Amino acid sequence: MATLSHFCGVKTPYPSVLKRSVHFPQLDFVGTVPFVSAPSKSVKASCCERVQRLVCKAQAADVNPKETKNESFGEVPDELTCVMKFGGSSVASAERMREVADLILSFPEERPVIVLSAMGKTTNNLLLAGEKAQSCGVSNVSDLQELAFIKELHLRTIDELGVESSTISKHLLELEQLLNGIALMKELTPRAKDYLVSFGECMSTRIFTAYLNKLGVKARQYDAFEMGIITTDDFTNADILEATYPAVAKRLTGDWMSNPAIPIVTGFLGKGWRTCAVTTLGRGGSDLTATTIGKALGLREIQVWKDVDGVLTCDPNIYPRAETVPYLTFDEAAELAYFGAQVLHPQSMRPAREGDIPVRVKNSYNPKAPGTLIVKTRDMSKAVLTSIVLKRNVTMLDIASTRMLGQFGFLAKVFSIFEDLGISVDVVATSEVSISLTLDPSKLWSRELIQQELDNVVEELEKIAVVKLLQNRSIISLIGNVQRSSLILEKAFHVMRTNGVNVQMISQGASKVNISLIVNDSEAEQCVRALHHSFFESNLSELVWESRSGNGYATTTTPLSTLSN
Ligand SMILES: Nc1ncnc2c1ncn2[C@@H]1O[C@H](COP(=O)(O)OP(=O)(O)O)[C@@H](O)[C@H]1O
Ligand SMILES: N[C@@H](CC(=O)OP(=O)(O)O)C(=O)O
Repeated sequence: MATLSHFCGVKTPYPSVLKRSVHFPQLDFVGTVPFVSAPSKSVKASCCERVQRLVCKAQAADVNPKETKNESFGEVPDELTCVMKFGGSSVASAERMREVADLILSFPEERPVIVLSAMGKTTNNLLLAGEKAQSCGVSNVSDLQELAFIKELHLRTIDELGVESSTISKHLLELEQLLNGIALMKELTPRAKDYLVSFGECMSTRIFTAYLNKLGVKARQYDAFEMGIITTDDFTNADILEATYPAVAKRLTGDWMSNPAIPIVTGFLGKGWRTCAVTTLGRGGSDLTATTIGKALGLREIQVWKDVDGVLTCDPNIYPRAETVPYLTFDEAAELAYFGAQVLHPQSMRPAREGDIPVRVKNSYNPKAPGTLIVKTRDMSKAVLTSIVLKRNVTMLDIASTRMLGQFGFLAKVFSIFEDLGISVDVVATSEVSISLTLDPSKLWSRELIQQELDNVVEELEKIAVVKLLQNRSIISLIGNVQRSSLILEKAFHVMRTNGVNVQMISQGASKVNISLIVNDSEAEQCVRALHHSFFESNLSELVWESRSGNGYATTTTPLSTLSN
């Protein structure tokens, strides 16, 4: 069981009062508190506040997880070699869990740390159940079809795997109680939302651990929020704090040394360092959990197992002829994820890059496929375009200064407005007196909030500029070798022109791996298909030659109308 010092990742300044390990479910806190004998339930309850204060005091005194340096994570056992993360689609049923267990056991020399997401569709159903509970009334919670779906899926899986139903019965009961609470309050705060969705990962990992143990393979379940994944308190989109690395390393290596068992960790979840409440890392956040653990333990490789053969040349839902990209750099993968490729969490490359740990994206439905290997550097001499990414439903702002040319400080003023309102800007193109930029509302979960935020930003900007708000735009990001940007742009614009599409803004990222084009939402998917066809299904060397001889691209460009998904 973790101690307070463990939770914080550094030595607590209160060693003399920390005597006994206890679990406070009300606080969702596991720690050591000043008891001399085992505390009764009522004592625990009455001490909740005291423990909460103790935790805060310890944190405020000399424990700032944001600044804790990850100098030494301790000696990591040689047997722990890699992290394997399995997404929701990989553990969607009993059959899938069996296949994942077989896959893990097919590498007998490896003792991986396993990170699991919730069983497929569970997170969406939990969120929907929460939304509905706000207005359905307490007496109707048990009839919510999403709750019935979740119960049925998990109980059937338990039954088919032949593990004890007690493995998750407490969680199913608490889940219904929580939904009753939401129905009573008629309110679903971001904090409650995170607690609600955490049931998905808490149950999938318990079921899978029980199954491995039943097979005779020693496995130990971990809730990420209890084993040292410490985050900001930004519910629904929390950031991992530095103190996580030593805390996770200490916990996992300590447990392994004293009693080796395969760790099975909940993806996506963390613990807010101020509130001590359960947080989530944003949708798809289990990838980030995996890379964080990989860095904490300094492992050889991080594997993320999905339902596709790796990172593809574009979203296969837009264009099924997308091909696997064999190699990517961390920068390319980060850019691709940030600009909307659902296959990787946007922040997940950061720990891997910092720890210089290769990330392999594999298909759990097709384990023999080589997948995509993501590393620090790769041979770019032949690379032109790597992948095309589409981000839909983007808002674009054209901002023109009301002052004269030569007026300094305009850009600074504009960006300070975004900073004050906490809005993140994606793509920017500027001149001295005007700026075009795109805003990404996808981090926010509530529609009203987005509109309200947009209204606020426009109101503030109109104090210094003429503002045009353009909605329903898409960003098409061309991820690749920007050393060859002229070739990429020439070809991309030729595709656009041939197909009568007007590019409304263009930006080349400072990262030097990304060129972004802004088009109307309604034209975007067709553009991706035409670009894919042009870049990946025709001969680029022929293109370069033709370009040099000034012949244009008539032979390599396909009109949108002839391509469909
Ligand atoms: N460029 C891309 N490469 C691969 N998959 C992509 C790409 N863009 C979008 N996707 C989608 O991402 C999905 C995999 O990501 P995700 O659903 O988060 O996996 P998991 O839940 O298994 O971790 C694929 O099924 C695919 O539909
Ligand atoms: N279950 C969470 C976290 C996650 O990472 O899921 P997946 O690995 O299935 O994308 C989600 O659906 O967002």
